[in-house]
Amino acid sequence: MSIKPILFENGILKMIDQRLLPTEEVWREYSDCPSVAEAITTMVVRGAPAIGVAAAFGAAFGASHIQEDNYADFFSEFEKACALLAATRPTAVNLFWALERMKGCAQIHRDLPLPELKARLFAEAQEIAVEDERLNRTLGANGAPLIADGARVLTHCNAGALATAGYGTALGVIRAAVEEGKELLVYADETRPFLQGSRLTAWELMRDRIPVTLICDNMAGYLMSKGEIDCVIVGADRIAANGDVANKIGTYTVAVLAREHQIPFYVAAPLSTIDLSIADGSGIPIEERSSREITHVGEQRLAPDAVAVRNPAFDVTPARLVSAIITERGVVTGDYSQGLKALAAKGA
Ligand SMILES: CSC[C@@H](O)[C@@H](O)C(=O)COP(=O)(O)O
Repeated sequence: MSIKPILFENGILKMIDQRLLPTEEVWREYSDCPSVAEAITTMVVRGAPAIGVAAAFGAAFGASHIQEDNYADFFSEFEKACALLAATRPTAVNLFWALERMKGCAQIHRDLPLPELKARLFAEAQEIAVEDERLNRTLGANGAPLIADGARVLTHCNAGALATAGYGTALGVIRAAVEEGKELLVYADETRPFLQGSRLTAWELMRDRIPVTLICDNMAGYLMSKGEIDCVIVGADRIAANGDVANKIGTYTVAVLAREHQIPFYVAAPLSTIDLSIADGSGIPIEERSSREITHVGEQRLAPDAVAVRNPAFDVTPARLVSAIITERGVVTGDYSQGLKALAAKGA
């Protein structure tokens, strides 16, 4: 069984500290909004859908701490809690999607007594988590036919169970193909600088006994040129209306290499990652993170003191390089503008 990185038990949110994997498995406990916001900022929890789930619980905690006698101010206080969570990480749209859903839930139940309204918000956060894993399984089943038996599959970053409420998106497709009886070999890019590939993807695939081989990011082109990669599958943090895909820095490089070697490049993501309000990738906000992620590993310095550093955490892969977008409502190829709109309309 794939890991569930976010648990809600007896009113406490428990999250595995992803910064410490693979060497330590430490579960942290949360019961207030600011500490959940900090956990998202500092990457205790990361991965677009998982960030959304954590934020939903953060919002519910925010509401739960608003005083009973403060009913008139409830909605403005709740807005403040949501704004704190919204300021944590800018790129993954699932964060904003989850917060909008929590605000919608509060509005729908606005006439309930405050204790009941607060309980509804926790129920909604739990529903978002349960739904995320369920959709990942559907998405996985939709994508599995694209992966041939015996395929050698390259993935970048971690779009696995750890990045979601469970099962994963890109790794969900891989899991579904393996559950169908296919024998696969996954190549995991180490994914500098935060090393989600080596620390997280390698860890969770080994835990589930799915064959995985770790490579440095700059080795993908060599393996492709040798005919050792059959397809690429990655997740996404935000997909624009035209199918441009923001994902972990280095994804664009892999997509360009895949096109050069005529290897299919697949993106797996739930509908909550698609942002039809943004026309194309140029409008997607790209998070810039601390230079220390590049200049240091732990306390060990890897670069000269005070060297100038850029650390964009995401890049945008143009839709023309994407062979298919795999979602829980189906697989889109070709004209993404039409296809994504049609998928969104299916659920309306
Ligand atoms: C299913 S997760 C998809 C993406 O969120 C994932 O590929 C990614 O880029 C994660 O970035 P991170 O910075 O670790 O949150």
